[in-house]
Amino acid sequence: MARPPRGRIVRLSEGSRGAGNLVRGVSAPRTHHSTAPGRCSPVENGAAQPVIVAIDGPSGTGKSSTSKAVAAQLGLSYLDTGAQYRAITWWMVTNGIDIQDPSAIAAVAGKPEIVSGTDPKDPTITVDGTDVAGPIRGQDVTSKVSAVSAVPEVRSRITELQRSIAASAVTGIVVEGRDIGTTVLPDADLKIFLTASAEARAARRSGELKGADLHTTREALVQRDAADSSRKTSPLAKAGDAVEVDTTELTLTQVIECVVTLVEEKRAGK
Ligand SMILES: Nc1ncnc2c1ncn2[C@@H]1O[C@H](COP(=O)(O)OP(=O)(O)O)[C@@H](O)[C@H]1O
Ligand SMILES: Nc1ccn([C@H]2C[C@H](O)[C@@H](COP(=O)(O)OP(=O)(O)O)O2)c(=O)n1
Repeated sequence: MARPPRGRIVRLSEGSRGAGNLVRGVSAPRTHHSTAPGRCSPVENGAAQPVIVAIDGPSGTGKSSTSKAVAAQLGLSYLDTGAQYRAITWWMVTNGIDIQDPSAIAAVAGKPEIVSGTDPKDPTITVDGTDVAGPIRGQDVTSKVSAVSAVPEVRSRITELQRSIAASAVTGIVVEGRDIGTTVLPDADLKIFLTASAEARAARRSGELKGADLHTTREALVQRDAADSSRKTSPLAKAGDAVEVDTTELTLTQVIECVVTLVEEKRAGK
């Protein structure tokens, strides 16, 4: 695996710091209590150490795009935990398991072997050796994944897998999902919680789905958020020490720059 680059490290200027940890749609990171936009300035480069970054948030906030780009830029591994929940859901559907029956799901949760490739430039996902990267994005899996991922036996199995992948990442890893900062990796070096308006998220998703109806897409997103946020075990939630970044009015490039800056600031402080 490539070592993290030892190039320029930037940190937020003092003017951008504050007690809060919310970044809104501005061209550079700033905090809740700060009125002036933050500036990035060079600091001394320290020895690169493994860094664990947790990126959580609802669907369409930019977790996957941001995480992949940040990991690629910094020479880190990348893990899409949503793909793992989608993969186990695909296996349940393919094997005729009743999705409405949590005990039926729990009984077979240990059966599929899920393998995630963590190269941010070519992330992969297989179930029992079958490449499922395509099928897991289909409407059928998308509509069932919240029910499957709410089952505690599914979560404990996948959480264990995620922790072992993170522990074996030599240079560090960006892990994205819903409960990474709260449950999977509570000691992560940096926790980011991405948000965006439901309208912006639906517009992004329907763009991806080649003109899918905006209203229907928005309703489906809101419904999935509600299911993911209200489940008993490890719901979608912002960790108390996470930096919240509202991406509604940020370009993807701005979000990536913001997160890279925050990671490098952490690294420089190590
Ligand atoms: N800040 C942004 N502005 C505009 N489009 C974005 C932004 N962030 C992500 N996107 C686009 O929105 C879609 C969903 O992004 P994705 O990273 O898959 O979100 P998530 O992983 O949170 O569901 C993708 O097509 C992506 O290119
Ligand atoms: N850490 C995680 C990641 C995803 N999930 C569940 C809940 C989500 O609705 C599904 C799918 O996640 P995914 O990140 O692929 O969804 P989007 O790409 O954001 O639409 O998986 C979870 O419960 N915990």
